[in-house]
Amino acid sequence: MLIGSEILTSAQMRAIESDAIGSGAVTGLALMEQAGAAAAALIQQATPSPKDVIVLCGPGNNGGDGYVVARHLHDAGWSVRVLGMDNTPGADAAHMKDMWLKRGQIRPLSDAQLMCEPPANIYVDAIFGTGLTRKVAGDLHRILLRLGGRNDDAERYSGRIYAIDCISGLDLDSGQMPGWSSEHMQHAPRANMTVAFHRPKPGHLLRPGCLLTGDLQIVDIGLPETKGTVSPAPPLQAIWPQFPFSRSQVRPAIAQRLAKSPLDHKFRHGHALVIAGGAEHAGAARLAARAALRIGAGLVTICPPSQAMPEHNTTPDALMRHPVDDTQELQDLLADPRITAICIGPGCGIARATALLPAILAAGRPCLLDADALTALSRDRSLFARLHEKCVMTPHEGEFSRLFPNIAAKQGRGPTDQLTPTPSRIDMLRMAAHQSNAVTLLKGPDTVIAAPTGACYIHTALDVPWLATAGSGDTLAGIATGLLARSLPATDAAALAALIHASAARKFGPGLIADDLPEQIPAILQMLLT
Ligand SMILES: NC(=O)C1=CN([C@@H]2O[C@H](COP(=O)(O)OP(=O)(O)OC[C@H]3O[C@@H](n4cnc5c(N)ncnc54)[C@H](OP(=O)(O)O)[C@@H]3O)[C@@H](O)[C@H]2O)[C@@H](O)CC1
Ligand SMILES: Nc1ncnc2c1ncn2[C@@H]1O[C@H](COP(=O)(O)OP(=O)(O)O)[C@@H](O)[C@H]1O
Ligand SMILES: [K+]
Repeated sequence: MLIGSEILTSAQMRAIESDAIGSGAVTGLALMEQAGAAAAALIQQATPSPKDVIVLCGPGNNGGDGYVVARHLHDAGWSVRVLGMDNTPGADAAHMKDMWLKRGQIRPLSDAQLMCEPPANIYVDAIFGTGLTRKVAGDLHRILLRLGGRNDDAERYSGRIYAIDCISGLDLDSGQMPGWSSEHMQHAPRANMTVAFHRPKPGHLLRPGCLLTGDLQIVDIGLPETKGTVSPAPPLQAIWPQFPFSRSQVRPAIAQRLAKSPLDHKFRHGHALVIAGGAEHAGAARLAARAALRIGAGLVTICPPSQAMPEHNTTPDALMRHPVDDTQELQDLLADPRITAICIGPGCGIARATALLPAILAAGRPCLLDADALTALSRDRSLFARLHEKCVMTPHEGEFSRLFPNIAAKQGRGPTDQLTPTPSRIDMLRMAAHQSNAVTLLKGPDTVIAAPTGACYIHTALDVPWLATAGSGDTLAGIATGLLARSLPATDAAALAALIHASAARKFGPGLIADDLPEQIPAILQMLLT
């Protein structure tokens, strides 16, 4: 399996913490001290003077971290005000609260108090973290809305919020804000930076949580390494390069998959077929074919119907062309065992996809299904039933809803004050991959990829919104096809394709059109391989 940064749910995190404390490896107090000290150090690094801060401390251990942050910033010479709660916190948080009380006072954590406070340069949100048990209501909700600028004083808080573990009220398992209406979401607080501990959580990476998280900093607080040991849950990983702390671990695994041996010839790097359709959408299939060549497939053949062949007499010259008019011609081509991957969908046409899919799925070879092929699959459930684990489907949200109407219908259902009101994108993708028996990649700024085994990847790319351009998905399909042709396992091919696709957009920058994406691949390969 491809290596990324392990993502842990809140329950897994709590289990690791209590195991570590139970075994005597570490104390809860030491963990809290490390967490708060690391957060204070990062806040100091990130902020210019004047060094004037209000720390908002909740009733649990997140609040305990807040008292540690307050103490460290005070000892570093900052002007620190603390708003806290009367509740009796746990022993560790109570100890940290007492340590703070030796340095300064605590005013009530209330909306009225926050409103009365003279403005600060920085606000630290240490109200709730992984211990959220229900929607945030009443006065605490009003505080969060104020931080989000609902009271026409947005400039007081904007760009000044630093969150401990997460923006309070965020469900770190789903990325949702339970109980927040869409009107309220417009005033959800947004962190400039979130300092989280040990591992990222799903909610940091999934919408809307990722939009509220800001710069995500993951810090080590002295918990033992757990990679691969949090079973029986199937692995959940974030795809590099979002977490610089793991670059050195992850790069060799990627390089190993992308490198070519000096002893290999082109057929060792696979032969990809890209099924094209009518002349009017010829560009989509050509974009996919070009990307498959650039990512290193040994040979790529584009297969339009014969009357559209003239449309494909253009660059790249490296592309081979072979007409396919019917199932028999496709089966004749597929008799060549050196064809190692097939891409169908981009610019193919729904009728043509419906006609050719039975032969493609029956071949049992790695195949990439996108666009019109997904529409064909959603209309013909007997085709859907023939999907297999070497298939990769790359739907956007509309295509996903058509392919998996039963799963999509679960969205938006359920009582809104439950902690996780609807299935998360991770839950949805795991269900989809299980139901289809195919690797499924749901496109978007928070792309989620799941395998029928339950293994799951998240690739968040909030910094490349210019990827939302016509043909961008065709290029993603081509990159994944090229990687399948090069015999990467389907899950790795999908995950690496998402990474390379977004990296290519990042490299080019604004103004990108889909044609530019394949041209960035050499530089991305250079970066990943050296
Ligand atoms: N895990 C680790 O390794 C480490 C974790 N650390 C830190 O601990 C944090 C987790 O701490 P935590 O478990 O005490 O939870 P936290 O987020 O403070 O909230 C719990 C409190 O809030 C209350 N409450 C909940 N929801 C509510 C609501 N909607 N409205 C009102 N109240 C609500 C709940 O009350 P109850 O549900 O019991 O009534 C309870 O009192 C974690 O995010 C990190 O910052 C670090 O110190 C180092 C190592
Ligand atoms: N706001 C965004 N930020 C980052 N990536 C995005 C964003 N919107 C779309 N994308 C990515 O751009 C691609 C668009 O694919 P798709 O919708 O199939 O477009 P097309 O059909 O025009 O090729 C996907 O890879 C998706 O993940
Ligand atoms: K918080």
